[in-house]
Amino acid sequence: MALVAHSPPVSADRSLGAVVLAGGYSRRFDDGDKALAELEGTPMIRRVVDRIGAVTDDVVVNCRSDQRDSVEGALSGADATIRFAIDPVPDRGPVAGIHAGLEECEREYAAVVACDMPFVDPALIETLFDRARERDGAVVELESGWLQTTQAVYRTAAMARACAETMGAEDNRVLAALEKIDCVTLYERALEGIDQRTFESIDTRESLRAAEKRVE
Ligand SMILES: Nc1nc2c(ncn2[C@@H]2O[C@H](COP(=O)(O)OP(=O)(O)OP(=O)(O)O)[C@@H](O)[C@H]2O)c(=O)[nH]1
Repeated sequence: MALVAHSPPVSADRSLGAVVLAGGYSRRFDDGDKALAELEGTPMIRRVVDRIGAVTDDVVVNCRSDQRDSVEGALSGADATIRFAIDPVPDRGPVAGIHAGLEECEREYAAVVACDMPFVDPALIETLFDRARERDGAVVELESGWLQTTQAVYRTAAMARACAETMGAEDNRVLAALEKIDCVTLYERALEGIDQRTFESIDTRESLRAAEKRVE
């Protein structure tokens, strides 16, 4: 059965918050923090926060302490209320970032989105949220077979607990945390009405240049 995404109204449901992940070192991005890299004049993290702002007014940004001032500057004037979750220990991987962000999130569910996905479609977040209700989360399996764990919706407490357990384990991938929760899988090929670019992640200067050609 095809999933039809509806045009999202500003969410009146106060059980959804968001965590935007920005604590990585952007090692593939040559020189500079990709969160702050401008796509047609707007920092990527600002694009993510503004898009997420269509479905929640409560956004937690996870980053390292040395990023805080610059990220805060990039987000100044955003409509959503922004709170920061600073990594207690940097460079412990995305699971640690998700954990820090979820610990700061005050809503029952959280959309977790990487800062390098400037085309994230709020309609997809609404669809994921609908499907995550009564479960611990909803993720999309991409056509490549990869589970897209950093554009997903999780039940905040359950995923925070799973991340805490995973951080200390030998297998500390986000996928390992996912195995510890009751998560529903949606299939990319069955999504309808979603911006095709939603899962595009801009990891390199080259992909940033390519994306610039596609910004409306
Ligand atoms: N807090 C935290 N977040 C991380 C860490 N590593 C990656 N992330 C975040 O997880 C998301 C996906 O990671 P990547 O796309 O690999 O980002 P990255 O690690 O900055 O980039 P590369 O160094 O080029 O791999 C991004 O939003 C990152 O900010 C980490 O060690 N700590």
